Amino acid sequence: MSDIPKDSALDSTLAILSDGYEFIQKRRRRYESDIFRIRLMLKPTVCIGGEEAAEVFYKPERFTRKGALPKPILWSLQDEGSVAVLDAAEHHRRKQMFMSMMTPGSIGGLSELFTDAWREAIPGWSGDKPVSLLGSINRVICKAVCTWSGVNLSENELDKRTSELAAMIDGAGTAGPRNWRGLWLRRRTEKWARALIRQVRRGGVEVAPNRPLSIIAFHEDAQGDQLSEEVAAVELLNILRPTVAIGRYVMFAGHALHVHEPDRKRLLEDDDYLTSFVQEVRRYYPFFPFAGGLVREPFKWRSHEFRKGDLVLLDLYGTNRDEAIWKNADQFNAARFLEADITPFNLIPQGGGTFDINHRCAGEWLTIEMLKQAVRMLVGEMAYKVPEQDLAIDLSRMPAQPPEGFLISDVKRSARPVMRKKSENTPG
Ligand code: HEM
Repeated sequence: MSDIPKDSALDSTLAILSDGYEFIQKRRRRYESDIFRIRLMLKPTVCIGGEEAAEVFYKPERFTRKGALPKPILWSLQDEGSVAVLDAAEHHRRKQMFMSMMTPGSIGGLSELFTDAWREAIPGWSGDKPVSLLGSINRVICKAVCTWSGVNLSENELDKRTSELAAMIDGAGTAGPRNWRGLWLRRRTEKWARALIRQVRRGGVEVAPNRPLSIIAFHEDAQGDQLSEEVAAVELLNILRPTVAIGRYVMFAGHALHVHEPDRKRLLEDDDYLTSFVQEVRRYYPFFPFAGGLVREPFKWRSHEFRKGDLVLLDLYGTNRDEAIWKNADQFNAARFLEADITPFNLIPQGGGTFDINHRCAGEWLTIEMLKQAVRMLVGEMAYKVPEQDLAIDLSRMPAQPPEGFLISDVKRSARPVMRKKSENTPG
């Protein structure tokens, strides 16, 4: 038997939809406990949060992601057969494939493509009407990441792929029409990605061997077999889709520049301050509310016996906003990370633990680097106004955003190009 608090609701599924990102955090505060029980779609579920909970959750091989997330979310985000649902040796081998794409040189190459595509796009944002930063930047990132991956797209295809990938991200946190639209478009994108893998394997399309498309198409498992066409397509989308999702952080960076007024000059001149600002954007703004896992090996924590197959949700958002870890956790502080220490378990918007043997996000270094470059562009290479609009971020909408994706107007290119400096957050 366990004596951890139990949520009074018969089933918490509706409460998750209404409390959104704050669901676990609110109850951790209410019960003064980093662990409590709920029923999720009638299934007994344990919610945990905080730094120690993250360490428990990311103990190697303790949890599997397979079967942990409801199907519609899995289909639009994680994908069956993908690295996210593999365990142990199979997972490590596939994860290595992803991490091999994340060298400083490779990330730097993507950042340069991103900058070029952004510069090219600025004149198109300068009409009379305000433009949504989120909507505009998605296309820029999609163009950059496709080129980087070895995928050639016509302008027309670029529009199609951008809207498909953005719809998958937008539909991930809901069970309603946004989710169905994402799933419907996903079928189209998967078909396209499978055809691409097929062409590359047959030699119909030439791709340099160090490009993600080629790395994925020719990756071999421990038995020396290539990935099935379906799984290879899914892994290609596992690069393209989350990179486009960085657009949401770019939108939040724009929001933070406007609302929290960091020292703009210092952002351009002091790389440590820029890194701190970007880390604070990742800590403060909502992205994924929680990570889910099913227990593989029974264990005990805080007097609770976790049995094989139990569903556990780790509070990602609430851990990033945890007062026990972060002073004035609910305030945005651009300089916070000039002082604060980052451990593998306290700043977890993209998961925790280590990259190679845990499920921590493969694209975290890339996200940080692109976000730094985005801030350099917003502050150093663009002049724009922020028109009257609703800037509130509704935490019951998943994924959360200001309603119009952060509108900007009177956009102009400003004179001074801002060069990327080598990041301290990339490996090597
Ligand atoms: C946009 C910002 C991003 C956020 C907020 C984010 C968040 C996450 C989270 C929460 C996980 C799951 C952690 C877990 O299950 O414990 C994850 C996994 C993953 N992410 Fe990201 N991610 C982002 C960007 C990226 C990028 C840019 C890439 C690739 C280019 C990427 C590729 C992956 C992959 C392959 C996994 C599965 C890793 C594994 O299972 O070992 N993500 N991400």
